Amino acid sequence: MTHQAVRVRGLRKRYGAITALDGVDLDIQQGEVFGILGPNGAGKSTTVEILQGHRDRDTGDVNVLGQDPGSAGRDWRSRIGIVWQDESAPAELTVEETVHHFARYYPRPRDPDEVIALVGLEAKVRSRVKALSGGQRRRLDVALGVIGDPELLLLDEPTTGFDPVARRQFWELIRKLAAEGTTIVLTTHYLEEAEELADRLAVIAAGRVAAEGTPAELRDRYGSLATVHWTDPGTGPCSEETATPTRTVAALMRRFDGEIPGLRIARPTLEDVYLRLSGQFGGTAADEENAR
Ligand SMILES: Nc1ncnc2c1ncn2[C@@H]1O[C@H](COP(=O)(O)OP(=O)(O)OP(=O)(O)O)[C@@H](O)[C@H]1O
Repeated sequence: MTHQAVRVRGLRKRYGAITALDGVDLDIQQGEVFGILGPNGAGKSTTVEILQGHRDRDTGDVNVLGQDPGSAGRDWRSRIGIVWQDESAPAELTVEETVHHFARYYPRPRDPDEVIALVGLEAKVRSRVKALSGGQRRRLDVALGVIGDPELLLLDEPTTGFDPVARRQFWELIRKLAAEGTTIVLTTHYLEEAEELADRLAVIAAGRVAAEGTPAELRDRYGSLATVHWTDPGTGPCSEETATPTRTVAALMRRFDGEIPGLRIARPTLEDVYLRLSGQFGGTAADEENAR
């Protein structure tokens, strides 16, 4: 039986004149990897900070692991892992000292040496935090996020600044944690990352959930048609947008009587969906209000 890890209804938050969240609803099941996508200023960080209990909301119901983050106590906090957008580790300590030190804050921490291995920092155990590269520091941030053996891990743009190899290694780490049953909520600007990792995702735009579902559902619901490309020996490159690409290819086969020159079928990507939704809904809720 699955239980709900996060339930949000009608969440609203203003910063002075700026409406950051304008009625967000979210349902995240235990054990799920849930991605939050959206353009700059859409309200992703504000949402995550409210789920973490680090930001007050104006109105709305928020339930995270059975409690309201606004009033939950230490026990609840020890069940949540947070990977901050800004580095949180003290610069003068070594990697080993830092992870061991943070483990003491939790009632039932994971083994610090195992966690160092999990994030791939074994070779750096004796390096001072200040001597780590950006990507290595981020791994340390993840280590500190999981050292308390959290049921729910909240990550705000975890791979910003990673090189492509580090990003793939980080994805492996997230998959490992997910396989262990950790519920994971992450915000990201990388559509490929959302597609790779997320069981379900929400696109937030202008302080509202513009769309929600599995990556495949979103592609089906909001994606454009498939495009069949081929090269006509007389006229050159041709393309046709169609909901029935197989039929188009069958017609081309009859026409060319054999191999179709330059045949390529492009399916809608999550990027198409994202661009369509964020174009449709704009950036912040305040932008929307100004535009009205
Ligand atoms: N502390 C703050 N004070 C005033 N306005 C804020 C504050 N934090 C966020 N905002 C505003 O609220 C809106 C939502 O910001 P938020 O950081 O939640 O967006 P985001 O989706 O995480 O953006 P990004 O992708 O750029 O990180 C923005 O218009 C932002 O300028």
